[in-house]
Amino acid sequence: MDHSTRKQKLRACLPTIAPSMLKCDYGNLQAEIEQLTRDGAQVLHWDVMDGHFVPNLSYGALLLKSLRNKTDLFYDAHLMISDPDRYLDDYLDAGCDAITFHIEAVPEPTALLKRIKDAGVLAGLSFNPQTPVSAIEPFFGETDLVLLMSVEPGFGGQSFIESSVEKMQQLRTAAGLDVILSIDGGIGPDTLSGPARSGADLYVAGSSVFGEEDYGVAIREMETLARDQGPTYSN
Ligand SMILES: O=C(CO)[C@H](O)[C@H](O)COP(=O)(O)O
Ligand SMILES: [Co+2]
Repeated sequence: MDHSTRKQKLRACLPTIAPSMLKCDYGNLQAEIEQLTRDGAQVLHWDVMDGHFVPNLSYGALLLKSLRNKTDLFYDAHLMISDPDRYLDDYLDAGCDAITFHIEAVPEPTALLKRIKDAGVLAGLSFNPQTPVSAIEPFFGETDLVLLMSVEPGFGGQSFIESSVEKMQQLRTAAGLDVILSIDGGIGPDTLSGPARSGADLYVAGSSVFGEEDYGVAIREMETLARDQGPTYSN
């Protein structure tokens, strides 16, 4: 799939809830993905942690690759690693549709964003709660998506940082409508409305999906809130 087809595919899903696979049952990964598919998820958010950029380890490209032929869902890789340039080829080879890395890890991201896009994959830039919007603003023209962290990266199940609502508003104003805006961390039915009203497009949700008995009910409830309170789309 080429870059513009991938972008169309993601845009057609918006607004969307992307389950964070950090919080799934690792002993039943294929079953979890099949369940999410039946429950209407369209994007899988893969949190890759190296125990260095963040104080936690999760999984890597081999695991993503081994599940790639089991699903057609959009693969959204969130690389919380110190040296994404070194490992990029592994994530391209794993079949990711979007690859997001952190500005704190790569302060000069232009070349890496280009490598990702040249491979036909969507290029994303993420930033931590303490990093201002101004730090990523120079790169909006080079990114397909921007991921705003609404918790400190590294762990699921943390509380949403309320100042992220105002930050999302600043981000939307600065980025315009061309960049897809994601929010990640502490998102659930009680916290989603603020970022929705500020202009978020894609909502990563770990605990608020996998902590519920029925993933589909959780996803649909949040998607309804996002559609009612967030941006309108022509799709
Ligand atoms: O990037 C992440 C953590 O660094 C996760 O995507 C995020 O925290 C999801 O989990 P939850 O919805 O439980 O906060
Ligand atoms: Co994430």
